[in-house]
Amino acid sequence: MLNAVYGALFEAEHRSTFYVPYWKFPLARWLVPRQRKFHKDLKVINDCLDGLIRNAKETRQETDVEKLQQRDYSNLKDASLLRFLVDMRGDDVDDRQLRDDLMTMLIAGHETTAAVLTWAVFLLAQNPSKMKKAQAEIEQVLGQGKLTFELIKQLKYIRLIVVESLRLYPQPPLLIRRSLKPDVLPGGHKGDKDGYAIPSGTDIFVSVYNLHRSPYLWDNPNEFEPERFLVKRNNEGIEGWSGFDPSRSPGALYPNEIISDFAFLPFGGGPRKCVGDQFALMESTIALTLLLQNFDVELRGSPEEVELVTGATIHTKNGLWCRLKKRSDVH
Ligand code: HEM
Repeated sequence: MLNAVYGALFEAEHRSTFYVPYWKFPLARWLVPRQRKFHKDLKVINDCLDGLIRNAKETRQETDVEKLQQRDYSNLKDASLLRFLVDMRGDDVDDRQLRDDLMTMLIAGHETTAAVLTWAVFLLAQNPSKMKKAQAEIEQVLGQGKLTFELIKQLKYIRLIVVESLRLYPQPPLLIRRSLKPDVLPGGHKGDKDGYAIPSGTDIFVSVYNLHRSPYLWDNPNEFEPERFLVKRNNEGIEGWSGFDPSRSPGALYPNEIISDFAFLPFGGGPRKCVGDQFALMESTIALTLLLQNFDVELRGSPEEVELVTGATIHTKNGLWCRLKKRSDVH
């Protein structure tokens, strides 16, 4: 299943960067090997999701949203999102719609978060002092206890590690837009004073990876420095950028595009911004906290051996092989 999801992601990237949409030709799905593989992958994903939907529908307990929100999810055998959707929507939603929603969650929500955690571990393993600092915070806030929302608010350093990992390895590394009408993009710093004319129908790739590592916007851009997000940074002659200022979004648990005036865009911005951003950040914070609470992590090889590949997200070529040591001093 996971291989099929990766296959679908690779195909999404291929289609967004290829010049001619040859896959639209009727015979392409049978004649072109990579299209044959894509349709095979899609079938694996669809079959799996259809099975889950069938199962959830057979055990449906239809109710209204209010009652669903009051359910005791900690004692529910199946507390999945699918269970929620099926019980809430009853018969008014067809299987295709449910499958599409699940596919969105799987592609948009699963691989992205998994990649963030992978790179957070990769970065921490190379910075043992920062791993120790994170573990000290966990011990102080949590000890051996369980995480609650109130405690997440106190895990300041862990939250910064998550966003710093997203800065260095944004998922996806590119945002894609297509202009619906002719427009002129601003020239920006050191760009053309007259801006850039964009004909209608142009595909535009915004390289979030480059933006997040731009020396104009970040000090030591390639270094892993979670603390950087605490420091205000003024616009030092960077035309059109009003700097980094945490006070712009008071109460935000995580730095965002408003605080950074769009220099930090891990979830996009504007009307098409990620709908799962807060959920994903919280989920990543919890997963990382539990890992560091229980284990010390070391890379098994050298960092250089961990090769990057992209397929909508940035992931490792052959996995991230680590040595985990149970933290017996804590437990
Ligand atoms: C760390 C994890 C995640 C990252 C880095 C991430 C990042 C993004 C980005 C960059 C976009 C595109 C924004 C654009 O094109 O401007 C996006 C869109 C989206 N994301 Fe996420 N995402 C994450 C987790 C999730 C989760 C957990 C969900 C669902 C629960 C989710 C659901 C969506 C959806 C539905 C869209 C499309 C929104 C639209 O086009 O209107 N994402 N995400």
